[in-house]
Amino acid sequence: MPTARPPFGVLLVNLGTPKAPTPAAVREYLAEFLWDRRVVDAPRPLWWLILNGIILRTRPGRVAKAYQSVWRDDGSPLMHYSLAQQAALRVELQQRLGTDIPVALAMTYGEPNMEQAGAELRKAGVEKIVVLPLYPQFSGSTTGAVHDRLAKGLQRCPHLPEMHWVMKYFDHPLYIKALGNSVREYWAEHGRGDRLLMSFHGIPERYERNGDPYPRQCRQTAAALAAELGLADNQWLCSFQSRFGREEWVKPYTDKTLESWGADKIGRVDVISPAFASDCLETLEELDVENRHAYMHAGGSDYHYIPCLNDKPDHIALLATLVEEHSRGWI
Ligand SMILES: C=CC1=C(C)c2cc3[nH]c(cc4nc(cc5[nH]c(cc1n2)c(C)c5CCC(=O)O)C(CCC(=O)O)=C4C)c(C)c3C=C
Ligand SMILES: [Fe+2]
Ligand SMILES: [Fe+2]
Repeated sequence: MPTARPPFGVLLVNLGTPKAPTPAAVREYLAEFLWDRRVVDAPRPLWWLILNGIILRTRPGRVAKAYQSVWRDDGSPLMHYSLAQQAALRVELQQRLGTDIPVALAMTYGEPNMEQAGAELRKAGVEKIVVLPLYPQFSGSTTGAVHDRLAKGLQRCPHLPEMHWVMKYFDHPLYIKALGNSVREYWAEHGRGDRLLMSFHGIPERYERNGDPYPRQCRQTAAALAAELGLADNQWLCSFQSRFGREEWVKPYTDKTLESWGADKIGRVDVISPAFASDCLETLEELDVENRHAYMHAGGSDYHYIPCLNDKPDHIALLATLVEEHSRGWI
């Protein structure tokens, strides 16, 4: 008897991460990531020279050390949490829908890549896909890049699957609630800071001027979370981290904000990073180590980093609801 086809499948997508915390693996990762025009849009011949002549010679050594400081026994934190999300989402969907829904994981850069994830879904008999990039706020440099990479992976496919995209969920009530619960749980266990800094990964200001909605959506997420927590205007701020290169990025900058709050002796600061679905280098090293140091060095007294939603049950419930909302009529 032929086995029944699943009604649809899910393609979870995250950024990608090096295979190992070594300069060679980081170089391979950065070479692919930073060559994507969605990420760095500089003219190609000039960017080729800068990337290969300077960045890929100098950055991998330094960044590999940062990865080593957060690397887990089972690999990169980003991969660890992405795999945990994939497994938990499958269980949650099985419980909600009463049928097995294949959930594949792909990375925009590195592996598992789109072709591997696509083959896995095809083998499971999937003909309709909910594409769920793990980026709450839409940016051309992240969700846009997922779109391009998936289209490239499908170029040789003679029969395209039907696809429904979750383009953004920056203001989804369950996302804001999950963030609020995470902060409240943290406060219940560790006490509460004097200010909450909501630090999002940045993009160049120019990208926003050219129409990238990401910074506006970050500001909306931050305002919604502040409202969910009942914070007054002077108790929170939305800032942007992870500057790269010489041009101006969206402001205010996380590191400069923390330096000035440290110098002002505002007391205890709590930091959360709602642009990331999973803890990764940018949170565990840049926020929890580098920026903590910047704050304390400037005169701050107490610094707390609140982890990402990772595989918390209400995060998985949000992802399952997003899948349900984007698969109506398929089941
Ligand atoms: C060079 C330009 C970059 C843009 C634009 C950018 C946007 C962007 N990135 C994320 C999420 C992540 N970025 C991560 C690492 C990372 N990002 C850049 C550069 C840009 N990102 C670099 C060079 C790196 C690698 C580390 C380094 O060399 O400093 C990560 C972490 C990956 C990991 O392995 O843990 C994430 C996640 C978002 C959400 C975003 C714009 C909205
Ligand atoms: Fe990035
Ligand atoms: Fe960084």
